[in-house]
Amino acid sequence: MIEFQQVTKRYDNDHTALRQVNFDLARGEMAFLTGHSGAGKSTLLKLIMLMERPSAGRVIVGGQVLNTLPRRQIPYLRRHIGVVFQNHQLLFDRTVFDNVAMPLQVTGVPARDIGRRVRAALDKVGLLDKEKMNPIQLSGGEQQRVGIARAVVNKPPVLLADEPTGNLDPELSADIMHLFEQFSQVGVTVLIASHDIALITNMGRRTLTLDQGRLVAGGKPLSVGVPV
Ligand SMILES: Nc1ncnc2c1ncn2[C@@H]1O[C@H](COP(=O)(O)OP(=O)(O)OP(=O)(O)O)[C@@H](O)[C@H]1O
Repeated sequence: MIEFQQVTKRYDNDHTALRQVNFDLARGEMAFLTGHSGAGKSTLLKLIMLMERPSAGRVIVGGQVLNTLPRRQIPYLRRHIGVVFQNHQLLFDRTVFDNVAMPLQVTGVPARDIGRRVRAALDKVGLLDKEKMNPIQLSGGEQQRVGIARAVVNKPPVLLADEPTGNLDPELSADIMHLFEQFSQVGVTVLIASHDIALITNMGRRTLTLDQGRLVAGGKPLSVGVPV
């Protein structure tokens, strides 16, 4: 579902943020992306969202080679990729319902479908009873759940998260991870950038590790077979 073939990203200031990165994430796979600060994690996510283009190599999402995707098709691609941020970027002058409805409104989903779809997303994250509240009235963990509901309301096949548990305590972080697991179980490909080594270790998932822009571990899927 997400494939990097020999991907290098050099920024305009000549800084090389990614070097010949190769990996392939299957449909429904859930993986972590880790590495020191400045290792290139956010750059890798930006290439998947087409916020940046590779300097060399190919990025393929859902069978589509992104390198040559015309600019006018970028909004269409982004509809297929849900993104969760550390600071969740919610609007505090709107209700929970309105925050989750936003991606549907901008893509022109008919008003009669919006209510049903927003409530389905809020139900998945356990916040059905909070739709009329303002995000400011919610705890940090609940706010992050609103961010996740907003990311999945379009039913994207790919879900990216950049430090989604950065501000949460270990218990809430584990809850958020279980939510991501549930999405992967229904076929969503989930890639989570995180510094939280304890959390990543606990989850026991495939982990892509970047070091100075090089993928030094996790490029190959975890072997699930019996060791020989
Ligand atoms: N737009 C840009 N122009 C020039 N250099 C950039 C740009 N964006 C990122 N970089 C550089 O590329 C390198 C990788 O940055 P990136 O944000 O991908 O790292 P990261 O692993 O996500 O770091 P962190 O964990 O601190 O968020 C860093 O040295 C950064 O300074």
